[in-house]
Amino acid sequence: MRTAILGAGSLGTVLGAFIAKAGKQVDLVSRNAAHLNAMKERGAVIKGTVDLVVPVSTVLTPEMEGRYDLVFYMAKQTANEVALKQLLPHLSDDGVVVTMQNGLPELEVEEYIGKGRVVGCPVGWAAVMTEPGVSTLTSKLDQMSFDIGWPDGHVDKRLEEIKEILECLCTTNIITDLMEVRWAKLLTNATFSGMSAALGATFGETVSTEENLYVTQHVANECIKVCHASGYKIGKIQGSSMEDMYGFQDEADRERVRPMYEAMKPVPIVASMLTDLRNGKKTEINAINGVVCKYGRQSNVETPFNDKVVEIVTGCEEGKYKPCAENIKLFGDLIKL
Ligand SMILES: NC(=O)C1=CN([C@@H]2O[C@H](COP(=O)(O)OP(=O)(O)OC[C@H]3O[C@@H](n4cnc5c(N)ncnc54)[C@H](OP(=O)(O)O)[C@@H]3O)[C@@H](O)[C@H]2O)C=CC1
Ligand SMILES: CC(C)(CO)C(=O)C(=O)O
Repeated sequence: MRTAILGAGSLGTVLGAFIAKAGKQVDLVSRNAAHLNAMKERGAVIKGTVDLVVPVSTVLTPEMEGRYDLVFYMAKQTANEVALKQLLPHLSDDGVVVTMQNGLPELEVEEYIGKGRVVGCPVGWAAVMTEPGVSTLTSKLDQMSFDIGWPDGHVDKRLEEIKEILECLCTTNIITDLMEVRWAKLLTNATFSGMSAALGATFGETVSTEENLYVTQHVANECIKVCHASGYKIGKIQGSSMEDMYGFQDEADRERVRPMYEAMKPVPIVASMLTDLRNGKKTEINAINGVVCKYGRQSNVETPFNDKVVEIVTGCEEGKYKPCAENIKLFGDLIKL
């Protein structure tokens, strides 16, 4: 099975290094020539919770040759149009693309690749590319996992084959409720990553003042309402119901879930969207909070808090705002304390 990782950056370099270390064929494909050249010279360097240097096979996207049977797709969602059009001639007739991005990427990727060819894989770990050729893994290997599933929930031999390769890195679960898991992860990304990017904040700081907490809670609650109105359910993450943790009915009920949000206070991580803003890059905001707004419009659920998060983060991309704590004031009259 000829395999590629398309968009081998922070996450993809880690996965590629572990597949190569297990002695299996994999090409690490990227548009980032400096990153690929560094890996050609000294191998993929993985730091952080592990310390590894692994020789890997690298390919610049326009130089892809032949056809792949399996492609782990790890470019940001902002790259979809370009990357997937580049990939299509290099995917074998029964080739499969595994979407490992945040958001709800399967439906959009199917538009380019075709229905029945896209397996979803929400990623339960984190990494950051710290210099060309180097990815720093911030999660511990024994706490990491992949979930893989077809959007329609069927289980087949293909999933077993993909699981065997992903297990070169970490535990991989075959799931039959992909969209529920996707919405559960979208809920945490829209809430804490969206607010982290809008406020230039750590996840902990998104709930550190009464105003921040109020807005963060309403971003989450809108996502839950939109999910239901769109005919989906919110699944569990590591055994916990995200909906029970974060959903509320009214102001009194909002107090009931306060401790679940406040449990985030010590968490020092920042959203990858905030890192993108700090590096002057476009973010995946339209694929995260923007997706909540889009599904909200389709199902007649108003999403003023998520709309505002999208507006602020887009404003930061355009230089109109800076990601900073004062942006909480931009929520204006939405905050009713
Ligand atoms: N990083 C994390 O901890 C987590 C990330 N995710 C999700 O996983 C996905 C990938 O994230 P991450 O690894 O951080 O992203 P990165 O930006 O680090 O890696 C993506 C790589 O794809 C490259 N790329 C862009 N366009 C193309 C193209 N046309 N062809 C080939 N390569 C291309 C980029 O090049 P260039 O460097 O030039 O931009 C970059 O090196 C995102 O959807 C993210 O939300 C999910 C969980 C955790
Ligand atoms: C949860 C986190 C921070 C892991 O990197 C993430 O998925 C993101 O913000 O993109």
